[in-house]
Amino acid sequence: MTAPAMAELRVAHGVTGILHTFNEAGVLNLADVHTAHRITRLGGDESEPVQLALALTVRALRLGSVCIDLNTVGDTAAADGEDPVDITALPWPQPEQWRAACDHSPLVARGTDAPPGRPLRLANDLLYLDRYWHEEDRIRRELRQRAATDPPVDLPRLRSSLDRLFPDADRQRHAAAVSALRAVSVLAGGPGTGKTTTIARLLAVLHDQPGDPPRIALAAPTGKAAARLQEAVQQVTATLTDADRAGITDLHASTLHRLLGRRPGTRTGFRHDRTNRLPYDVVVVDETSMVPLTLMARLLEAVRPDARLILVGDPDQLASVEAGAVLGDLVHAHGTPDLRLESHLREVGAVPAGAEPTINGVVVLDRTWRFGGAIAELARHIRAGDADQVIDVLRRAPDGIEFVDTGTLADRRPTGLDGLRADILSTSRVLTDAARRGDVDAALYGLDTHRLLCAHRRGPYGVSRWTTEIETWLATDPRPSEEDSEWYPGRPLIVTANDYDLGLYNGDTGVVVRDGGGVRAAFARGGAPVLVPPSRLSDVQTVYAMTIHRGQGSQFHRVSLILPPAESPLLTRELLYTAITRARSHVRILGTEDAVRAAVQRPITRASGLRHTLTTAIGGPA
Ligand SMILES: Nc1ncnc2c1ncn2[C@@H]1O[C@H](COP(=O)(O)OP(=O)(O)OP(=O)(O)O)[C@@H](O)[C@H]1O
Repeated sequence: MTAPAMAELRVAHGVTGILHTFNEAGVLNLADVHTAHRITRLGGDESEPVQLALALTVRALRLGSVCIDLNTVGDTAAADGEDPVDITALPWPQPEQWRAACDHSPLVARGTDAPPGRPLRLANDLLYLDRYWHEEDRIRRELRQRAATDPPVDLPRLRSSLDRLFPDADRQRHAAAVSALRAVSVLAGGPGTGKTTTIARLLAVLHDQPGDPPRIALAAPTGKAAARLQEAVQQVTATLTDADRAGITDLHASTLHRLLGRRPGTRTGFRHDRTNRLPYDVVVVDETSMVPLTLMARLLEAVRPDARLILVGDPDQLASVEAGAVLGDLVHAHGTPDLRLESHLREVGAVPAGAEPTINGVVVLDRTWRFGGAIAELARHIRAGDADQVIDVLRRAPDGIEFVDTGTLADRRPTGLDGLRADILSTSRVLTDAARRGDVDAALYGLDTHRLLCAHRRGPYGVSRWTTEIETWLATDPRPSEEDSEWYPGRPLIVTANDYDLGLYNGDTGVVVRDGGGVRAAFARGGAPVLVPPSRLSDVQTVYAMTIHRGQGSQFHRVSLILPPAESPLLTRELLYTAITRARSHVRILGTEDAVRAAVQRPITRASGLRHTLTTAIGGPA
């Protein structure tokens, strides 16, 4: 299709006025425009400011925000698709008049106490689709209730198990104690800061409390992340004494959807809800940054009010694809110290020297134990938004970091790709050799040797172009080729849609391996890998390159990263941070200094009311 024809498709027919203007400029898409057009017509208020407010609220959800702030949306609306859009020339309503128009509209419920029934709600100066305001409110109420009741704890026993399992009075001990003492706690930290180690030992601590052994659930938003969590927890528990290990050896992790029991057609879409709570006493959720608002609401409803919920994750990573950034909101919310908690922490010797009081049950681990120092250093400078320091590290190129200043990768024959090509070819050889031998473990290990990550899906910097490029490299690799079939041993796969029957989830990766006379597709799981006949796989693609979003929840030994130009709206601090922290030992950035600087200097702001209203919800008794 030609470019003008594509553009035609993006413009809604029969829609005029301000919606048309914003649609034509590329700020609103067809769905935003049609939804706003239809609802305002049905609701009896087709005034342009209200139409635009509704369309932008729908758009905000599509881009990850839960609501919009009419005062700032004109400045923050730019970050959208892969192409830059100049929004400054658009006819933005004047904020006060805009707000007044919304305030008087029959489509808008005003304030937090107005009954439901209108499509929009203006609460605390933020405009929501009413349904999302209720989701946010449910989270607030659940957190408030849980903050009001502490789980029963035998403090002397807690102290002695902390002494044994966390002998140093450091952050990890502090985090474990907070999670033991509160119904909801947050364990935040970057990769390799010891979150899983802390969780595994904490489970032994909880197991050591008097009474029946706790029923424990481990979960994560994706299958891959759940598999990693299970494996990591099992590795740590294997290092504990027999007594501490007893009762926590056979833990399995599942996806959050599986934990809640997917049940389409019911009110919440899940088997477990307010009326049928999960049976667990302790629920640990890893990679919480990827949990969207609606799923968090479902989780909080389903966890028993007297259970412990421990949310683990890295708030500096990209947030969920769907709307909401609950982990970030929790970590950054203000609050007042909980004096009872502080006194209990002192009693069990879990206040690190110089530590600030705990706010909202959040503990941030900041010491990196695993990484080669250079990746951790780079991640720290990105997080701090210090572009000069980031460039300095890239130019120094310490062990583990490589920066290929590519000029433009849009060229038909870009230079500087030798290292990338060598990594691709050697990974493919390792994978193919293992797969041909039928060595599933080695093939799955090889799958994570190297991955190319892109910010874009399409275009010169996108996954599709680079996949084609890589296929050309592999086709000319002198390695003797074997089967030409679609399911050749060594073919790396990514699942592109959930398959609940097979237990495979969107984003899971696997590899085709020889199995007797035929082949199977192998996917890593915490315990034994899942082996599936290829004929049963309907939604898979070959994966040499993937978007950074898809790489979330995974780590690779080596990562190469294709950066788009500085003007790309997708290029953000969280994107760069997430990409480089996918690497365990080596990261190669292909792009320009301008692109790196642009990313570091552009943090994502997701509009949400939680951050500012959690304070009163979960600050605990002061
Ligand atoms: N207190 C500690 N003392 C020594 N080594 C530690 C300590 N805590 C963690 N480690 C080591 O650091 C490494 C990373 O720990 P862990 O896997 O728990 O981190 P993580 O934050 O869960 O990482 P990721 O987010 O990447 O899964 C592991 O090899 C672990 O053994």
